[in-house]
Amino acid sequence: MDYQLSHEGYMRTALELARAAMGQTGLNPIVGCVLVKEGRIVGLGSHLKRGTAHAEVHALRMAGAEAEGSTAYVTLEPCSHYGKTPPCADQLIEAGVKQVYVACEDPNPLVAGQGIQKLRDRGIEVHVGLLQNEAEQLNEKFFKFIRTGMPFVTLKTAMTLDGKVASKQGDSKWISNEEARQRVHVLRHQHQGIMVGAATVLADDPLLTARLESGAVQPTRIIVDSRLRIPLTAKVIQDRTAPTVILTSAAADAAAEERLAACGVKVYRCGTGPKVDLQEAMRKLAELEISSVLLEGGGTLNGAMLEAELIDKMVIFMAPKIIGGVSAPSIFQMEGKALMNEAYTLSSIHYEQIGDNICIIGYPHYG
Ligand SMILES: Nc1c(/N=C/[C@@H](O)[C@H](O)[C@H](O)COP(=O)(O)O)[nH]c(=O)[nH]c1=O
Ligand SMILES: [Zn+2]
Repeated sequence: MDYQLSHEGYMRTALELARAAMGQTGLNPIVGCVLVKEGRIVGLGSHLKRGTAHAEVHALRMAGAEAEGSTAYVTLEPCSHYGKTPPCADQLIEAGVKQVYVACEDPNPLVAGQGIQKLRDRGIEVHVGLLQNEAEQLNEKFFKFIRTGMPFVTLKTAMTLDGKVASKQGDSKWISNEEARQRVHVLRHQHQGIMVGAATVLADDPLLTARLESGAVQPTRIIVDSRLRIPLTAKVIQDRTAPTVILTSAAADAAAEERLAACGVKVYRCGTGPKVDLQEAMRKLAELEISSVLLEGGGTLNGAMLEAELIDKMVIFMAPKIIGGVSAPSIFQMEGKALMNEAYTLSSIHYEQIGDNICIIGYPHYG
């Protein structure tokens, strides 16, 4: 299909530039920018890493003098405050940009609308809302984090048709197919943290790294372990490819904490125990500047996170297998509801077939 030479077409390119950097900007949003002058693209930019140039700056550098009189397409409102780099709004003004299309306003209440106002005060025509839904969806993690101060939690799980995440003997290799498992590594790259419960470490001894042939940004491994049960021989302790953090409770044994700390693992106590206080745990992760977490189970932690209403999004891979077993663990090992009309529901459901697996994506409702 021919390239769409239109305002929307250029904004789509900016969105794709932003999307390409998902997972490498840390706390920062992903942002794309396209500069166009008399029907010719003169500058392209994407924010690539926290603390480095913003998308608009990359595009302006590429455009040079051609930025004068150009139109800018930016997926997020240009910043107007001095962060680690000078404000983009000022740089767009200095470069003589004639008009700006902004897909969505900055969700940070402290700065929302200020960048747009600064541009308008200098006579620049600003259009807000072009492909707004796509732009907000793209930065759903950043938007949630900046509005609530809590990490965006995506639950990823693989289940058999009868809803099991392992056999009654605890075996789970494998449920989802190779292609679906590859997707999981992309999801890991796209989140700053990957979190599992101690039971998963004891059962699977997972590595919890993002492994893609073309390379990947490694998330911090987060183990929820109320009694510091995991052995020092666990891969997540011995492997140094990525940092490992353990969230435990005040009830945990101090000597066990010292042994783990001696292996370079950071241990944080969240709550007075016996269970880890998951609200406090998420606040601690936010303090550690982890703004998005991929929750990979097992069933007990998934259930506790759902009952604590801390899961923002679910990505469920369903395989055409039936394993049975009354004691085989399901995705959510929790007390559960008595009546079907009390069930948790998901909205904005969409699904994709991946070989013989189906990936269901949705957003749980609470309250
Ligand atoms: N059993 C399955 C999964 N299992 C998920 C977790 O239980 C595993 O311990 C974890 O993904 C292993 O991580 P690794 O060592 O870094 O490869 N997850 C999936 O998507 N499909 C499965 O069929
Ligand atoms: Zn900026």
